[in-house]
Amino acid sequence: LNTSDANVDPVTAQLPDYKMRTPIPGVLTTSAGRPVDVSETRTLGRSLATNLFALEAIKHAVSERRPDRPVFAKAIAAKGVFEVKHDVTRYTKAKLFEHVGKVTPLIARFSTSQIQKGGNDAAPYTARGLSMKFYTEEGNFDLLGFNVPVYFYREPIGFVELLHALGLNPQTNLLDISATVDMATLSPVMLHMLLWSLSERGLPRGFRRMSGHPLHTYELYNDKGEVYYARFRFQADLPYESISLEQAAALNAYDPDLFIRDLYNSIERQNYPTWTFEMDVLNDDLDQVTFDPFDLTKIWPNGTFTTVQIGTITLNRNVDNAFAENEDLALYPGNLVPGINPPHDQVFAARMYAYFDSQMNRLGSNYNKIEVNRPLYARTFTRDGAPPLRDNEGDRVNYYGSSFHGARPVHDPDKPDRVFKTNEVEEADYEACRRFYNEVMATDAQKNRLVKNMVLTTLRAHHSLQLRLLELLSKVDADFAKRYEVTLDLAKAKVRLPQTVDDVDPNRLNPYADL
Ligand code: HEM
Repeated sequence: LNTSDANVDPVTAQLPDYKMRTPIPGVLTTSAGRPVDVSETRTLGRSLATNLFALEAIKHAVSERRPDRPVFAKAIAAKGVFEVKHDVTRYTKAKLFEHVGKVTPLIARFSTSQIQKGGNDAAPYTARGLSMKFYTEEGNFDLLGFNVPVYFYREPIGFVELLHALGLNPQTNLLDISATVDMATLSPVMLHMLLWSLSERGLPRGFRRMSGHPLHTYELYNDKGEVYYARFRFQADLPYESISLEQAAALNAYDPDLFIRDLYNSIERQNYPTWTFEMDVLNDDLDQVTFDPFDLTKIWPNGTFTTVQIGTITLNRNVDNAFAENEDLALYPGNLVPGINPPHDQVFAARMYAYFDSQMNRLGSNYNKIEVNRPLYARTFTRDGAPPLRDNEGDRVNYYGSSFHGARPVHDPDKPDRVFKTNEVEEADYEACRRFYNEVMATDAQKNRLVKNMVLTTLRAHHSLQLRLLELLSKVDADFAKRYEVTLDLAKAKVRLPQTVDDVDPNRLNPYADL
């Protein structure tokens, strides 16, 4: 830092620091490299038509946006390394885990789901993402994680319904709690994930304390062709801490970007955040388990798996350019490496398409040739199309199966080829919520906080929707339903949420103060 003022953080010092590191400014040029004359930097009284600097500047400025990701648009990316600390070669032959001490470079992206750019980092009940792209010698390995260990649904069409119900209302253009509660109460399978999100587990005290759960059950195999089923996890090494909705509201009011600022500043100050990369491995083979191990709306029952530590992830560098390394980053669940097969569930299958289309749409057909997405090695037959083309695979033959030394596939004799049928059980959805309420939210304080968050979140919803939620909760647990009902009645009696700015009492900003 080039300042001793305690309020100037690395975020605000970025430009002065750049100046210190770069004593001589470069020569300004057009995009084609011609030096720009100082007379071209202002246009009044001069012809605009022949001023390439001005034309280019304006033309470019209005074309500087790519479409946002449909979800998780607001984010920060940071770079780092993964180091293997434990021998896991008995589970997978992936070279990334080949030996203790092996180091693989990576990029991570921390994101907030329903929140658009400019929104609040500490927004309540939204999912948060923690995803990693490992640049391995066998290609990029991408794991996209949630901050909670369960997902909304097993049926992939649920994505579309959720995207709209949790997104902006078509007329008001605002997030709409009526649609959210409607959707949630019509789909009991979603309740489990919502309880996690509304509890203290849903709102972490910043990204550095947040863990990432890629959720799906991956099929691992070793160099003897033996198969294991595993769920990966990025477990934050800082102990988990949460913030309340009231604290979040206060933090958001003075800095909507506090989580992003926190991560950036910590890395600049060399206070590098770390995560333990670990996995839960299923103890029995699939024909012996009595539950659906691929169901990503549930956590696996205790005693059915063994937690295996793999290594440590350290984030030690901020990106140099947010557009090139965060906006242009394409994390794709299908990017797996030999030794790790795709999960056998329908949501994963849908994701294979969805991300592909989204990234084609956002970044163009050659998005894997953009620097941040480029694997260490690639030989493909996918040529031409929108830039970046790089060398467009040069003069190499451009079709598979040629006689001219075109790139050839490998044969992996260890790779299993299993086919599955998975069952769906509805009562299991309530059982999962029951366990969450009684075992994860073990203390009275945790239960009360969860219920209070649910009440505050659903307070604006129509009474019929609140009743539907109540009915759903009563199928989970009578005590849970009772607490919700009592707290909701209390809130209705005591809380008046402002409908216009005129309703806000400047001396009493927190409408929940009496609850
Ligand atoms: C049918 C199910 C799903 C669909 C259709 C879907 C679709 C998408 C799409 C289109 C994107 C934007 C991709 C891009 O443009 O780069 C995205 C991002 C993301 N999704 Fe999903 N998704 C699904 C399920 C999941 C699940 C189960 C998880 C958690 C394990 C998840 C976690 C994420 C995360 C963390 C991101 C942000 C990635 C980033 O930082 O760039 N999604 N999803």
